[in-house]
Amino acid sequence: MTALSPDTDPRISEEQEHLDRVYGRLDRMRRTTQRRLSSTLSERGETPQALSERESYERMYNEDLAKFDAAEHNLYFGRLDLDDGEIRRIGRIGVLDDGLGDDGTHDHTATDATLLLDWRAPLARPFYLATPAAPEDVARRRHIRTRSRKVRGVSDESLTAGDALLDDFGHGDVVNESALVAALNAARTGEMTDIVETIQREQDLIIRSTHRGVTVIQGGPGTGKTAVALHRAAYLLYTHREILSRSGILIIGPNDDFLSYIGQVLPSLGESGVLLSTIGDLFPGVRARSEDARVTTGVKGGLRMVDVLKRAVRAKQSLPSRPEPVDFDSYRVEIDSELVKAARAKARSTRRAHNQSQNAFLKAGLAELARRHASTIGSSLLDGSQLLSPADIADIRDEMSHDPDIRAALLKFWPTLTPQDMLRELLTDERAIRKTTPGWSDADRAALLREPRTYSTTGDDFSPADVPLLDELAELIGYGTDDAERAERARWRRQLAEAQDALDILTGSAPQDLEDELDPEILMAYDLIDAEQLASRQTETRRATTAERAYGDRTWTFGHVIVDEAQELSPMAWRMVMRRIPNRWMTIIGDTAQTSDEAGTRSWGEVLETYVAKRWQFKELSVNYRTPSEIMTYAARVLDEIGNGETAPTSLRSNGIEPVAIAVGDTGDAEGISAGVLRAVDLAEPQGLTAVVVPDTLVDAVNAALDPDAFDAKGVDAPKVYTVRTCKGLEFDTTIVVEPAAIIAQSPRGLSDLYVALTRATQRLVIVHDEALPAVLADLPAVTDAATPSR
Ligand SMILES: Nc1ncnc2c1ncn2[C@@H]1O[C@H](COP(=O)(O)OP(=O)(O)OP(=O)(O)O)[C@@H](O)[C@H]1O
Repeated sequence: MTALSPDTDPRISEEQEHLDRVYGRLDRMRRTTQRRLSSTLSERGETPQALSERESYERMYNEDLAKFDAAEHNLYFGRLDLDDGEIRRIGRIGVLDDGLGDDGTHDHTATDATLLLDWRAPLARPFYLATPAAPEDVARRRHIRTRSRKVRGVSDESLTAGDALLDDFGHGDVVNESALVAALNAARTGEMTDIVETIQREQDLIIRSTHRGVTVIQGGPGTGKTAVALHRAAYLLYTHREILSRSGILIIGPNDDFLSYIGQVLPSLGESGVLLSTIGDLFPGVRARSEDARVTTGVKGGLRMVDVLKRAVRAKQSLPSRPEPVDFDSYRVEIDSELVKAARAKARSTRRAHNQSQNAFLKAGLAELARRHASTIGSSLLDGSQLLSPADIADIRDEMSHDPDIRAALLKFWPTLTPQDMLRELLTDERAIRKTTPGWSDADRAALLREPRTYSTTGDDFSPADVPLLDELAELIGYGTDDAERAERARWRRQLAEAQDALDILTGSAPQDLEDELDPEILMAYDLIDAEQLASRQTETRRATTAERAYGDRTWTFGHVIVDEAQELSPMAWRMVMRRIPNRWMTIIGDTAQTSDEAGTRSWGEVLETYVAKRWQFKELSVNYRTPSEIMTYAARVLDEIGNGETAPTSLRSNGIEPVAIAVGDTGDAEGISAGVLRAVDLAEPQGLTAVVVPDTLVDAVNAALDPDAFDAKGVDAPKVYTVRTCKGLEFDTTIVVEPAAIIAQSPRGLSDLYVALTRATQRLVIVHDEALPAVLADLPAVTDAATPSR
């Protein structure tokens, strides 16, 4: 690897020349697109077709402009010189040469058709894969650092030296090493950045996997799972643009902080057609913000809830305890149990969802009511025979069907339901809970019961664990879009399910680690469930983007779904997610050693077998890019205690900063802890982005006791306080973990919680404690008042 100063390095001027040409072309593309957009906006045609064409052009031009803007920084970052002399230049987007000079005249020296290869193009791949041991015909890889359209540095790796050449890490398979080191050591800003310049081999293999079923990516903390998932989304959008721009990609993350942390990565890669959501936001019209006790989350997440909700819906299909009189046409008719029972049987036999079978119920009820009424008013006094014709009886039925009192009286026994009202009613009614939970323990029932809460139209009285229940109810009730569209979707889902079955049979005996090279029969079945067909059924009726339309439609089915921190999903949440992705083309990312949720998973097989049998592949990431080895040593001990057989990922770096512990003495209160946190902050220099991770019970107290003025006086931002739940997936320069013993004690999955908390730091870890340290951390160097941290 070589690097000269910018002034003396002739490679810089060579690359600058190329960079100028690429930016020249980018500017021309931008201007052309802007011109086209302006002329589209000024067009007059008002026919529906003209409007819709205009809207789609407008959207396309706007997307292109956003892409050009996103590519502006670090547009060109890599170059490959192949053994045969071919040169490939790699950047954030592909740029073709138009043969024009800056002044718009033809530049005849422009000979290359491709100025820049998109990093996702197959020809760019050796940039990420080539190593001295497996050079892939690459003689030299060049990394180009740019800022504000200027080349600031160039570094080369020769790949011709064979196995003997090891990188500084001694791994031999680290690619783009200098850029990687810079990225890993950079101070964190609170927003994740893309890694296109430094994607590593094991990551690239996952990002570009051609597998069309479920891919599970398991890896310890900091192994780049989230980064890989986001770059996979960008790769899939590039490779399957046609399909996925219409059906969209859904990315599910654990909480809002996490989603805003990762929110800029895809836009910075020029991709906008992705919906980011938490489980709590996945039901249109509901923003679940209430918090459940852990035990409640566990109970609500269990599959037993499916039957509870079925029973709750059936309980709404009730029978009158005594005949209900209704006035009709100056007569009195009666709705009795027998009549309702028969109508109910008819409605249930349709096997449709509750609201959809209401018509069948009404029709059967009215027919019987009309028949009975006819026999009262139309019976011969002589022999009791019916004097009214069938047409007369049909008229009575018709009249009854328009009578609001009769309709209301019948519909009391088959009311129109909404998931929100039903769930609120159920969870606040002790009797209803008891009736729908036969065989349950009193403790589990008590966990379901909640106090009536004031609720708003945004549904923020619901908790994230309620959302899969709402979704389940919506299925049972038949709630979401209009009938015709629903019928079409249901038909399509059935077809997909059949294709799925066929696949399961075909691949039933295949090993779990299914290879991408599937046999032709299986590929045919894949064709059948191709997302393109699915997407074509999702009509574009409105101007909104795919992500916006998908967000507002509960029955939207995506082309690809990515679930991050997937170990946290409960079985009920998986049912909801699977409804959004009938083609089962998914990327599932997680670490079962980091599971905190009571209903979360410890085994991917258990979760997936129900939905895809053995048709899923498992990939592992093994290198920790975040946590230095000094911290990982302690985290690995916690992992051993968890004892799930996982081995800790290998830290790529060590930084010489040992984790330390601050005992706050026996003050025993939150203020003592806060004083300890202040001292911990003092230790960190430079402080950088700092987080304080506390047990759930200490959040308010530590928040209240952290005096912003005290930090102001030190000229640093007050650190943000997190629980384990809210710091999931995030990272900080410094992490201060408070009361590890209490974190372990607060949940049956407390050790996993501690593992998560310890592995958030990129530089420094400080433990603040009043209680005794858990055995695995007992030998942490203690900081006394006078001591400074070892560096
Ligand atoms: N190839 C890479 N080049 C540069 N940075 C990388 C690379 N891979 C991962 N990183 C960085 O390492 C850090 C950890 O990555 P990420 O958050 O994706 O890990 P994770 O496996 O999802 O962790 P966790 O399970 O703890 O949430 C991030 O800052 C990410 O940008």
